[in-house]
Amino acid sequence: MGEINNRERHIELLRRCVEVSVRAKASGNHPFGALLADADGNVLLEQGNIEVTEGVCTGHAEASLAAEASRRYPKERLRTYTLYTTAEPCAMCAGDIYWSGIGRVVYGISERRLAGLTGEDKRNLTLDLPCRIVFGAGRRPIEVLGPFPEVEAETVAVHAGYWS
Ligand SMILES: O=c1cc[nH]c(=O)[nH]1
Repeated sequence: MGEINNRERHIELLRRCVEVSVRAKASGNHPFGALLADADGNVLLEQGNIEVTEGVCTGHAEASLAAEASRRYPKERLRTYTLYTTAEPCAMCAGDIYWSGIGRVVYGISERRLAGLTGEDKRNLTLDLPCRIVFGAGRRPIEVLGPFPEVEAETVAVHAGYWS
């Protein structure tokens, strides 16, 4: 019981996010995946990017997950939950996570690393603003863990040949 602080479990859940990102890409969306876990590390929700199939510019995996989480759970509960994601949340998603009440974020690769993959591709003109800066401007703490070098290769592999 209690908040999981086990690096191996974080890595397992980040790998599961990679699987979600593979499915998002296969469904025609951008290759990003996220999930919500409770304080014991049980997976409650999974969410891939839905920008293309839903035709919504804000359909990032993390923003969509934060919205669904807030529909389902009260803020007091979300403070004990963790959002896992393949890539560090952008400034928009960090804002959504902040407002949702989610207490912790664990990510695989940094926004900077992602920017190196997406380059000038107009489908993902990355906002160069670390999520810790966004959260740091808020009025409640959000713990952030990442990047995780252990999952970098497999996270990046899903982006291979995708961005121009
Ligand atoms: O982290 C990110 C970046 C772009 N799109 C997503 O769905 N997630």
